[in-house]
Amino acid sequence: MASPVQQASTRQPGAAAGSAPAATLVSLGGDITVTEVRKTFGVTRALDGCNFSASLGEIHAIVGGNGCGKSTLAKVMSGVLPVDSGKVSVVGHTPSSPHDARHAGIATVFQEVLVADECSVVDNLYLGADHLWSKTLPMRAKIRDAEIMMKELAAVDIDVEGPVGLLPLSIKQWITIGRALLQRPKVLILDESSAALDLDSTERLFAKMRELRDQGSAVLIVTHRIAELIRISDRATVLRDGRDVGVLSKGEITEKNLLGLMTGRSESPHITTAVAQEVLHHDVVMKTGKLKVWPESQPIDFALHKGEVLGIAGLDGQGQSDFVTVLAGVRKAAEGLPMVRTAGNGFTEIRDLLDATRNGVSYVSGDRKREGIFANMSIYENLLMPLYRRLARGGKVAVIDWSSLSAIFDWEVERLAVRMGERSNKITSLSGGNQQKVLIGRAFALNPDILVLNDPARGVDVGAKAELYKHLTAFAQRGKSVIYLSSEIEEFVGFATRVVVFRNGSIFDEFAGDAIEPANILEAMFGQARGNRRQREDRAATPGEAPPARRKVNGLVPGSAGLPPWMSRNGRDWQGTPGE
Ligand SMILES: Nc1ncnc2c1ncn2[C@@H]1O[C@H](COP(=O)(O)OP(=O)(O)OP(=O)(O)O)[C@@H](O)[C@H]1O
Repeated sequence: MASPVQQASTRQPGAAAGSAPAATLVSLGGDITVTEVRKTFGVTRALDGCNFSASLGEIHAIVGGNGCGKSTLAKVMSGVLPVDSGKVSVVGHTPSSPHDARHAGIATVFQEVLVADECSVVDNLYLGADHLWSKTLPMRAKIRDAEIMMKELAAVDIDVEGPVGLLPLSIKQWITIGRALLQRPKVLILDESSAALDLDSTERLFAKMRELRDQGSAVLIVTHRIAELIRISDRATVLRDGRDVGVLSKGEITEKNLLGLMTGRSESPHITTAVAQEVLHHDVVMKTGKLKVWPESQPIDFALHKGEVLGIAGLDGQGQSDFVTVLAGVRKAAEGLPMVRTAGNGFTEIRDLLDATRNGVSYVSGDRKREGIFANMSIYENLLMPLYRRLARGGKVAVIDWSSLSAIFDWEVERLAVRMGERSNKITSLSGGNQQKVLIGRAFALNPDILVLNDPARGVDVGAKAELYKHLTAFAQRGKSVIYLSSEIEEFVGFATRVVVFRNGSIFDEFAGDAIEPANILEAMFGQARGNRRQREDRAATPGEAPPARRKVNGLVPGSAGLPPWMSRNGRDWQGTPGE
């Protein structure tokens, strides 16, 4: 039988009419092989004769559009899902359960951030490891190791004996990664594990991945962050519709080749489809006056204009996520309330989520598990839930126009290209990226005036992201406004009309027009100012030095304030290849 790599070559570009660009195959040994695997869920063929081959000592990316089968592949290699047919061999084992996989030296970090909120950090780190070496490890040693691990990964001091529940999503993500690393795996599988991490954190994760690879382990990554995977991967396997369609070696891993294989089209799709528009309106639609996100942070005077796409950036834990949740009425600020323009042209305060939705503000969370999906409900109910509620209020259930709701559902699902089976299936039957699209569709369906999106593109594939930017740009052009927080600063370029950068719980700098460049934003994130508004009282006196007033949550102190070692002082070559 042909090896999986050779089989992949039969689906290579050039073999099929009009398919993707050429890629030379490299044939490394197959320490991990998946051969002709099929896995179905009802009528959905998640894996449809999929082949995959990777070796110890390499970082291998698994790439493809939302719903193409990447997580299912990760799960069959981790013993989470049995295959319908075909063969899985991971370092000589065919794992039959996650427990079995752990014993074979396979550690997996799944897409959903799986932590027990009520348990401590240390308990979460050692969760499920009790049959391994850790069984005999005294608690004191576990705490010490947990402190070292979390300090190294998250670059913050964390009270590892405190509960996980209140920690930010990024720290929870680190806990899941730390849990896998503590197993010293032979094979580490990371399924969208950098999705909740900012740029600085991603570099630390990359350093860990390289360390593991250099020690002889295999690191398999699933990610939609194309720029990142180009830098980190030694090889990449591309999936489409549950099948492997090509393997790229290091030099061939380019955006063009990846997109060509992902879409099956020879010409590279035009990704930056949104063009940032000049804001023509000067009407303020939302504002804050002397609002303090945290008790000790500087007050924020902020105004959002009609027609704006406002980007919000910052390193993890600098208050930007707290700020957008305050604007959306999801949480309260330490001092002050946001105000939103009313139909009568006055302003009203947003005290809670109800105030926000009543006054035309819709919110999309990037933490879909905690703040987004209703796991026991259908895809249909999840998308239309807020409308449902709105229309049912006042006992008027009988007059709901169900057919118009259905039309809204169809419209959103089609334009966001949600890959799904029956609309009555549970939302959890969708792939992660498709669940996220449903949440975005839900926010649009409310027909808001202001959309507040908190890292909405987490887990969304590159084509769908481009579509999202287009929809949001069109939305703003209709005189609406968008607030878009992203942990991926490349997202703002060509899309946002203005970007504000947070540090220490307050707006540190701001950029508009041509100044919206990754290097500028990055410098501001690390405490150097380059933006339009250069003189701010709350800025650190010396560039690169930590500003005063650092914040602690559960003993957590925001991380390094200086520029990362891989970024040049002029901030121009930050896209280089750190640590290579
Ligand atoms: N438990 C399940 N029940 C029903 N369908 C499922 C289940 N798990 C996955 N699927 C379906 O299988 C297909 C592949 O899903 P998978 O999660 O592997 O995709 P993915 O490539 O990881 O997508 P994403 O990039 O969005 O995470 C999708 O159509 C998904 O809806």
